[in-house]
Amino acid sequence: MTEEEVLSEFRASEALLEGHFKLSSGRHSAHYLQCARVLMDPMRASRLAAALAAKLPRELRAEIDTVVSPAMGGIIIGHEMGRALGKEAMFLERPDGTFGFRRGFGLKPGEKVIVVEDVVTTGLSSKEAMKAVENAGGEVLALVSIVNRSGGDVEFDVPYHALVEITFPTYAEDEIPAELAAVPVTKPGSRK
Ligand SMILES: O=P(O)(O)OC[C@H]1O[C@H](OP(=O)(O)OP(=O)(O)O)[C@H](O)[C@@H]1O
Ligand SMILES: O=C(O)c1cc(=O)[nH]c(=O)[nH]1
Ligand SMILES: [Mg+2]
Repeated sequence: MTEEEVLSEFRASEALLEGHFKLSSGRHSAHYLQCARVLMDPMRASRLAAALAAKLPRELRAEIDTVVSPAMGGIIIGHEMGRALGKEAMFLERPDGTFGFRRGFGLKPGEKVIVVEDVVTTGLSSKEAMKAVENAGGEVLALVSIVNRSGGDVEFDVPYHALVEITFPTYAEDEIPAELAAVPVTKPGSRK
């Protein structure tokens, strides 16, 4: 799938939003990629996951035991990646603010995991999820996401693969442009 084909999936599902958004990191943006809308069509979700799985190096695919994704945004794409890779998929939750396994999910010591996200902006959530996998005894082989909107500003300790790179400006609380500040803000994600 080319980047243009991925973007047309976002346009077709009205997932490229414009307005004033407070992101998970606390930064602000005039653009938001609402992956939940892209993934609401199961066939589209499975197409995107198959394309993402096909982008992973063969050696990496051969090593993966399990797919782990951080709730909420990672759950559907994580499940679809599990289907595409023929592996089980689990998710991490943070009802108390810190990611961990619940619902009987857990890892065997040294279990080899790929962490699957919907979007990476600052990489904070992905790093927290990878830490949770390590705390549970797993080994993180790679991070994978549908969208990389980090603009290349983030570094991870493991290889990172994204289906598409889309860079939109983000602003700290004290640097929001006046035109953006004038638009009522919404916070679409679930981080408290
Ligand atoms: O790279 P980052 O700066 O961490 O931003 C990306 C994260 O933000 C969103 O999650 P969010 O915390 O909004 O919660 P959700 O997944 O429950 O929607 C998205 O699903 C990623 O997890
Ligand atoms: O950084 C985020 O919180 C974020 C950005 C984005 O475009 N989409 C999303 O789901 N989360
Ligand atoms: Mg998330």
